Amino acid sequence: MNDLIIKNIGQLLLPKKMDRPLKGSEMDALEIVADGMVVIKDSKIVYRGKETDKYEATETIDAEGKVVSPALVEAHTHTVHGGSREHEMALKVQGVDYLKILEQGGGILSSVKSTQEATFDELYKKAEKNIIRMIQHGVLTIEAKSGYGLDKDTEIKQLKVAHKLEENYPVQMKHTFLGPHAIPKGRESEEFLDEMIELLDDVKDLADFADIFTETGVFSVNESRRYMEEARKRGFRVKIHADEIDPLGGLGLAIEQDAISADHLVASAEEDKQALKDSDTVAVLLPGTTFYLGKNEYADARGMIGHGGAVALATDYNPGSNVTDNLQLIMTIAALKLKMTPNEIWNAVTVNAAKAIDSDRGTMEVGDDANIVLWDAPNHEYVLYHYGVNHAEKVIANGKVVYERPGLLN
Ligand SMILES: N=CN[C@@H](CCC(=O)O)C(=O)O
Ligand SMILES: [Zn+2]
Repeated sequence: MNDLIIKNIGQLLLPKKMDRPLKGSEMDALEIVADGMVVIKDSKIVYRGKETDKYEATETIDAEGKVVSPALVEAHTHTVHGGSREHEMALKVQGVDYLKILEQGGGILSSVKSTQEATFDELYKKAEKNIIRMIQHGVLTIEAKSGYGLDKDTEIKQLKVAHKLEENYPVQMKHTFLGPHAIPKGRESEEFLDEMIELLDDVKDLADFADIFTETGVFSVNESRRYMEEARKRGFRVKIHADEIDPLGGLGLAIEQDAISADHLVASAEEDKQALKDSDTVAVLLPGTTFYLGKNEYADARGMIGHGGAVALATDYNPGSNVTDNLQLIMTIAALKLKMTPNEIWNAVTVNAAKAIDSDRGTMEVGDDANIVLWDAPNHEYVLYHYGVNHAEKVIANGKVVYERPGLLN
């Protein structure tokens, strides 16, 4: 006997499973089954497709004609950190530049101080709230970065918090060491980078990826290349915060170093965007950050997809440049500001986001773990269209309903 049937699905979204990310025009193809059904047994999908009466199960969910998709994949977060930086919002509104705040010891460096001072339990309790909100918004796979430690103990503390969250919540987490996220005051970049390279050996068992912030006033392209080469020698796949504000050439470096993803890419050079096509590096675009920093120039998603590149979307949840756990909101910003189509957007938050963090999630093939969301929406476009609210009605992790949208109290 099967465990669960989801029947009467108005639209069943089936992103294509491949051994590489979807690229270029492939991103606009999304199989949508009308009158669909999903059957689950022992936490795995045993059938998905047109509704049929061939299956029975001990439990049935009537989707009432709504949308069902794979659970979303969140490919870029800084979810474990101490403190908060709401005071920076006023500075930003007055026109104070993001990198200027950092240069003056605020921004990332202020979160570093709060994270160094926080205990493991304090960090855990704070990040736990984010993880719960992400699950409630339909996300069951989450990448989490360190990078608010800049010293051995705090970086390790951050990574361990993310591992503990993964033990206690029904999420798959991917772990990223981002030691070179900023340069502590009074330190010299090359010498600090050496220290972070040494730390790679200490975090080998705690991190899947090694990441770096390549930006004016932070790490140069040459320094980033040295770090990436050292990380790769030690067996890490690399990631990069590239061309977020200034066009330093981070995307080109990512492709050269076979990075699993290059993230931000607001200011990337035309030739680098064109080169994405011949690589499997996923361009992880974070339009919520552009919005939250109050900028008008967004990443050129159309150009990257047009040139045959692979694009994913993520929140970039962090305490400074984008403070939201709601990936659905990012889907709307991607439609309005990146001009991505609904099909591209759904692929960008499922299969392609999974490829950006080496996850096997983001699809609903027979044999896949049953990580599924029932959306309170009549069609897949509606989720982007009605924005700023949570459309997730039921979230199913490994075949079990782990979140159900509550009704009003009587
Ligand atoms: N840009 C660098 N790092 C983060 C922001 C971190 C922060 O402001 O605390 C990002 O991806 O946007
Ligand atoms: Zn980031």
